[in-house]
Amino acid sequence: MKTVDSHDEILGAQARLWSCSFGQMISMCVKCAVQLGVPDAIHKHGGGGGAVSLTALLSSLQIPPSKTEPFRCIMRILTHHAGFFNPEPPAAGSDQNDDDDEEWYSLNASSRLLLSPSDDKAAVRHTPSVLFFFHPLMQEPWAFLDRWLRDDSNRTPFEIAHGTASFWDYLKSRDPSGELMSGFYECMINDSKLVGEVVVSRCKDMFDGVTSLVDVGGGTGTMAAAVAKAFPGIQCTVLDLPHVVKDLEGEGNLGFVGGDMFVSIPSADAILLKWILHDWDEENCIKILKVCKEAISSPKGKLIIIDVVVDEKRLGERNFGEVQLCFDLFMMAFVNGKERTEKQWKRLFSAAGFSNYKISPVLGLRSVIEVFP
Ligand SMILES: C[S@@+](CC[C@H](N)C(=O)[O-])C[C@H]1O[C@@H](n2cnc3c(N)ncnc32)[C@H](O)[C@@H]1O
Ligand SMILES: COc1cc(-c2oc3cc(O)cc(O)c3c(=O)c2O)cc(OC)c1OC
Repeated sequence: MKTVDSHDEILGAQARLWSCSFGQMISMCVKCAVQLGVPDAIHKHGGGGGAVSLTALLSSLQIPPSKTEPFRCIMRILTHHAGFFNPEPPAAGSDQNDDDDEEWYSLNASSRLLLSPSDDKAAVRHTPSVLFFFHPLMQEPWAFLDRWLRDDSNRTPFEIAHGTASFWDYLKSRDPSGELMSGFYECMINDSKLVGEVVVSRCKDMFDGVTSLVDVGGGTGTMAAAVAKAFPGIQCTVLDLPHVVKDLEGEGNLGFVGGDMFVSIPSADAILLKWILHDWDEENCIKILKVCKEAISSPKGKLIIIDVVVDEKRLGERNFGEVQLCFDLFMMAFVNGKERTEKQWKRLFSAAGFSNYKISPVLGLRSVIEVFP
């Protein structure tokens, strides 16, 4: 067995170690760009092709001359390493582009997600998710991974860090300002805007013959509202914990009900579970799935799950594989949940008495899973 590595192998290993150690620095640069409003400034001042020079950006953000170099450094990391901005200058021949030393930045799909919430209610923004993710209450649990692994109980790092019963209990009764609760539901709303649009356009057939749908754990109703709008013939109900839906009012074919999905779910042709089962361990998932099965009113009814299906073969892939692995740990660390492979999903469905399922990988790193009684 080889015990000595070559100098090149050690130098490569050292670079990998540094790259991992610097991961947090890169995410802090993303947070800083959001806090400074860099994407908004590029959006506002971008000339031809949407490009803004470093000089114009410094002036628009009122960064003092003494901080030109640190700001340039952060912009370079975000552009060349993290891929948040495109480095292209304006088109050749443009009178904006006569300084060869100038650096230029334009928005791309990733940085457009980081624009401030807009008047256009349909616009998808991840700005609140970034700020929520970096909230100290969400960051502190990561310092407890070693304590968590040595602790022979089912307490999560979130519970160890904050000495509370669960993430859901914290949102309900340990968050007096409501800051964590509103940050969390803003994340869910923004995600559901995108997922709602994709599902109603790519999965139309899935709603054929469906006259009623309950979105279980549907939060503040963004996903159900997308279904209700696209399919006026479907009566949509959002079931969530009473404190989540207490001030929400339905309209037309959309309604809200407070309740507990472990106890009872209103009957419907289709039951939707978006980003629910990855919050729970096997025992709790089987409980939820059994209550869902009871609630499906017609033999032709179905359960629609929107969640990750981990593909073991793609785990090494940048973005999808890597993000699936990180979400797996994230769910374990915050809510005692996990992301599942197809084999693990299949086991859950059969333990809860479902007969068949169909996976459609139409949502990036997540899938739509139809499950039949
Ligand atoms: C990760 S969020 C998903 C929200 C929404 N489905 C979405 O994807 O935007 C999980 C949701 O489950 C709800 N929830 C947690 N425990 C519940 C329970 N026992 N009964 C009903 N809803 C519950 C939470 O309040 C929260 O809205
Ligand atoms: C890391 O970036 C994001 C995180 C979340 C997110 O999603 C969750 C989903 C759950 O089922 C339970 C949870 O506790 C959470 C979170 O705490 C949480 O932060 C959501 C995002 O956008 C919708 C994120 O941005 C990409």
